[in-house]
Amino acid sequence: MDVLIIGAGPAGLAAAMRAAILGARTTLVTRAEYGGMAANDGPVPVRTLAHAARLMREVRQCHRYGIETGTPRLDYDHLLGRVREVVDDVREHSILREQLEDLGVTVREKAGTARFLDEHTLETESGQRLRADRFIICAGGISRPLPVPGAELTATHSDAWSLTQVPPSLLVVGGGATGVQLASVFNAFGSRVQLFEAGPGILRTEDGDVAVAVRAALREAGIDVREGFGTIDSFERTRDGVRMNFTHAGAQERAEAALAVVAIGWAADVAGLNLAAAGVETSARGFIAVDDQLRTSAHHIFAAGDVTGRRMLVPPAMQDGFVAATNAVLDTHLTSEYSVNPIASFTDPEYAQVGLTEAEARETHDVIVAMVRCDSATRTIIDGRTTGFCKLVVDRSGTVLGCHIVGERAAETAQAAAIAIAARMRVAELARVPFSFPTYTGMLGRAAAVAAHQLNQQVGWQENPLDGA
Ligand SMILES: Cc1cc2nc3c(=O)[nH]c(=O)nc-3n(C[C@H](O)[C@H](O)[C@H](O)COP(=O)(O)OP(=O)(O)OC[C@H]3O[C@@H](n4cnc5c(N)ncnc54)[C@H](O)[C@@H]3O)c2cc1C
Ligand SMILES: NC(=O)c1ccc[n+]([C@@H]2O[C@H](COP(=O)([O-])OP(=O)(O)OC[C@H]3O[C@@H](n4cnc5c(N)ncnc54)[C@H](O)[C@@H]3O)[C@@H](O)[C@H]2O)c1
Repeated sequence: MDVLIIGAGPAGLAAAMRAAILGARTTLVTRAEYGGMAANDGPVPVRTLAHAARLMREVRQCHRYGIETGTPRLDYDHLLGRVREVVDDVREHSILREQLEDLGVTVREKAGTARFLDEHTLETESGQRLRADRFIICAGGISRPLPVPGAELTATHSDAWSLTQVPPSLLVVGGGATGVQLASVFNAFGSRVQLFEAGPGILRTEDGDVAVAVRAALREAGIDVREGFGTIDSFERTRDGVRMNFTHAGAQERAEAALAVVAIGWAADVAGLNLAAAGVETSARGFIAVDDQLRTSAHHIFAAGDVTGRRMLVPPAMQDGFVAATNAVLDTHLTSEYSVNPIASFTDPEYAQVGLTEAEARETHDVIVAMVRCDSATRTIIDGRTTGFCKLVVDRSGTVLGCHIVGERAAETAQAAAIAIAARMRVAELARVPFSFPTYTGMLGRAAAVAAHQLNQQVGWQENPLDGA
């Protein structure tokens, strides 16, 4: 059987690997560089910028520990060189290239945009015609454009790679994961940042306490966070950059900056695919419509990852790729469900989540909540990182439902909570896990002990821990 996969991001790589392991003759075709948006334009390069921002934070607090360094100065051009180095290294070493080639997958990169000619034929922009029995569309997404006059004067996160210097001022539109990360990173680099969120609050998919704490930290760091700011009317060019005209409570207002970046969400990258020729339908939101087995409206064509608009993250994209390839090659009926889905974001402070938010949990469960604050834990005090908390949401029966963290190393601590939730551990069992002292993850053990105590459950010596964190 010939299987053709469109898009070499996480979904496409996982699908190609699975199809080849199952014995299909597998071709992976992608527009530009191998690795997709994830490796070339999303988490990997953005995380590299975030690491630079973290290093600047570290340098700024050196004096508290008796180390004199002076004010850190960023050479943005040099940083972009480091970003390119990291991206190349990741592409070459950490995203399955060698394994795919060993399995005999044909990788056609830099092929330009591929489009369907009919149900079984694809043509690439570079002029190759490829036929297959089964297709898996893993084309990912693009930044959703703002439908207002002057939108062409705005940038997206991708434009960060072509800036020659840090903009002195930045206007970020959209307070989701992308917008908040850009605001935090460029603020650390010295830009004067205004963050505009149209909804009532930033980070609407996070636990309420997380959104409140991150908002407070961003403001404390000097970012002007405007929530429920109204509606954007237009953008226009100014002598030094761009002006955003908007209406708020019936009044005209405006904001100016050297650069405006739009991060108002993600749309499917399907415009060039000529889906109609293959009989593939899209949903009202413009994503490829799939059933829970990732089959599209065309029986022999599957879709996986961001292009389906389900969970737009790397691990679910890879899971989707695996499921779609299995069903495509073996005609099985595996479903792709994301039961435990840890998510983290690399702002200052970091935030992370796994499982249900408190509000979600209260809709269906009788819950208790335990919170340990970073200013009351030993490791965070040692490191001078006392902003934030670790919060556990627990069903009264003792089942851990969710964990929400703000603060240093939040992403790693959430990972330990994810293991507990995936293993269906009771909160008292989690509290009995020995955590080394003093660690960031120890805060999770302590929150578990607090929760177990509220539920009158015995946890042994950890019950009244000196600290454990
Ligand atoms: C700024 C940012 C930061 C993020 N940070 C994180 C994070 O920290 N953790 C996390 O889990 N997720 C993160 N995400 C989300 C994550 O990057 C995506 O969920 C993931 O990349 C989706 O993988 P994918 O394989 O579906 O698509 P992509 O990675 O988008 O890959 C799709 C590929 O298909 C190619 N393609 C599209 N159309 C065609 C065509 N017609 N012909 C040929 N090729 C085509 C594209 O060029 C692209 O290379 C972030 C996203 C952004 C924007
Ligand atoms: N884990 C990570 O670190 C990470 C980072 C970036 C993106 N991602 C993933 O990528 C996807 C896209 O993220 P995103 O942040 O681009 O989108 P998003 O949909 O998560 O957030 C967009 C935000 O923009 C706001 N908005 C919409 N229209 C607006 C307007 N006209 N003016 C001002 N604000 C407006 C929305 O209310 C929302 O808060 C998400 O699903 C996310 O999971 C993850």
